[in-house]
Amino acid sequence: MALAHPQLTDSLTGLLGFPVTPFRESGELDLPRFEEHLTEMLEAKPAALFVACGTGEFASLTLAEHRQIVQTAVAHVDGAVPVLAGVGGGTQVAVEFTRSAEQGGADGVLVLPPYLQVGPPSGLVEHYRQIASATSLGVIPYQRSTAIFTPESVAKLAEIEQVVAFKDGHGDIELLQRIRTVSDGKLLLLNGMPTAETFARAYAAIGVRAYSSATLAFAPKIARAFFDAFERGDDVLQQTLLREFYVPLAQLRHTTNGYAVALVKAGLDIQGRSAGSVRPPLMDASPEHRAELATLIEQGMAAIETAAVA
Ligand SMILES: O=CCCC(=O)C(=O)O
Repeated sequence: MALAHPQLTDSLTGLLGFPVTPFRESGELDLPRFEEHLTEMLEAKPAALFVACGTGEFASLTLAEHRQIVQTAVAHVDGAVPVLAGVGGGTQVAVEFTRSAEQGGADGVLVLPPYLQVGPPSGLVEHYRQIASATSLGVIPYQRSTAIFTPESVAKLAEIEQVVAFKDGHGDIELLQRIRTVSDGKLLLLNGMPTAETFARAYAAIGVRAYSSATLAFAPKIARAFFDAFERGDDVLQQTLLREFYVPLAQLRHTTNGYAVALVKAGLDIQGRSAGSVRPPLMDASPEHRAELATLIEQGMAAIETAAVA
């Protein structure tokens, strides 16, 4: 039974985890590896897990694969934390994925931007309204790429009962402040930037503290250490981890389209926890970028160990 919306919203106030979707060499889903991956992530105590989202390569999954991922995650996590599923595409496709996620036992859905088409603000609101009306699950619109909202549109989203939060992957702080003001704080806002930790302090300045951590999927100890430092106001450790790990990771991510996901899988593979390759149009990280990432992970872990003995 899916979480009631207030319970779901209450859980979205911490470190949010985004598992990858493991594939075998044959290209098929690797569900046993997916379960191991979920266990590894749960050890870092995320507030919720968002499966089959951007990091989970939603856009390359069939409806049947998506359903398997959701059902496997719901069964494996077994209520330890809420499990939300990425959905998306055009309105009718997103409705199909949403209904399937609900039938698979998800507690909510993160709605990725509509595929390819960009309409007027009223059309964007109608897109999410039709998805929300097809489910009783909590719905979280995700602002990025083809889904950039006006503050007035978000205020309209806030009036839709199933809409429980708003995830921002666009990074315009002034727009987010306007959204927060116009929606009168009625909607929980989430920092959903690709390397969210580099934005954590800026978003906190406008009252947005919960964030999605892609790092939690491949370097959970670093992700947990940064979040705990952020929560207790430990600027020294935050700055150290930004310098030694997160800022160079963001710079590495900007070198190649698709690295927001490919580097996560590379990070897992480097550490002997491979989840296979990414699916096209993404490509795996290059050998030199893998080496750079390995160095960053070592630096991040060293920074944590140094802080622990200080
Ligand atoms: O925080 C960034 C990565 C997680 C995410 O937003 C996604 O996988 O869609």
